[in-house]
Amino acid sequence: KEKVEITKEQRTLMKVIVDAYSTHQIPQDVAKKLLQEQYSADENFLLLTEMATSQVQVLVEFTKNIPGFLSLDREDQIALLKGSAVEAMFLRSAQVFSRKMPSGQTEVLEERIRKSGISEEFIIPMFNFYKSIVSLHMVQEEQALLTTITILTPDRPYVKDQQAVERIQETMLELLRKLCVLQRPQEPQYFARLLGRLTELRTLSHYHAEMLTSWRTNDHKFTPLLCEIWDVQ
Ligand SMILES: O=C(NC1CCCCC1)[C@H](C1CCCCC1)n1c(-c2ccc(-c3nnn[nH]3)cc2)nc2ccccc21
Repeated sequence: KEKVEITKEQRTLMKVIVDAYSTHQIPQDVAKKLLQEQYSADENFLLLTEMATSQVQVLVEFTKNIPGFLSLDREDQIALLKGSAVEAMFLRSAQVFSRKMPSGQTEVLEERIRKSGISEEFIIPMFNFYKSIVSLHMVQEEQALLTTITILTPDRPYVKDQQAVERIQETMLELLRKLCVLQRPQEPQYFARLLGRLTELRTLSHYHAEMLTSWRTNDHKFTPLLCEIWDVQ
């Protein structure tokens, strides 16, 4: 039986990542807004672009706290942010959806999202992903590390020094692996299941451009930051 233990430096690394992850949260809570009232498709699209814009800003701040990220080539830092922004948004959305809420509220939230203006064909894969995240019952450490591992994906477009990214990602993968073994000794496959979600996440993100253009809204307006990061308009 493998004796797994977290080293002192891994504990420090964990604390830095989790502190940064919980500090850099979206200022206002979109779930609360959605539960308060029903919005039109146009209002929902505007809400989405506002939330996504502030989430990108939060993502940039978060990556600055990932040990080693700022020592990467500057252009590679941009390539990693650009390459992971959509995945990070869906991952954060899934985490918002999987939050414990008073009974019946998750169903209301689900209904509001289904009716928000997203075109039908994307609702299914999106909720399949959200439900697969809900079923993992991830703790905060796992959520923070999974987002970090997503950002540090070496084979994003235009990344020059992939080895440098791989080295940092491997540190995070090893830490997550140990956490999973310690957290779920009775579920040896749990770490593999977590990483499997990243594959689902990448597939969902392939639909993203189509999802955006097929929103039932008259005016697909984006902020300059989203035009940059989402390759739209
Ligand atoms: O605001 C949101 N997500 C933010 C969460 C925090 C990080 C930044 C994004 C949207 C809501 C916008 C208003 C209408 C309802 C959905 N959202 C989504 C969602 C829906 C469609 C697309 C999309 N992308 N391209 N086309 N549609 C993206 C995300 N899933 C959610 C699950 C739980 C809570 C909110 C959720």
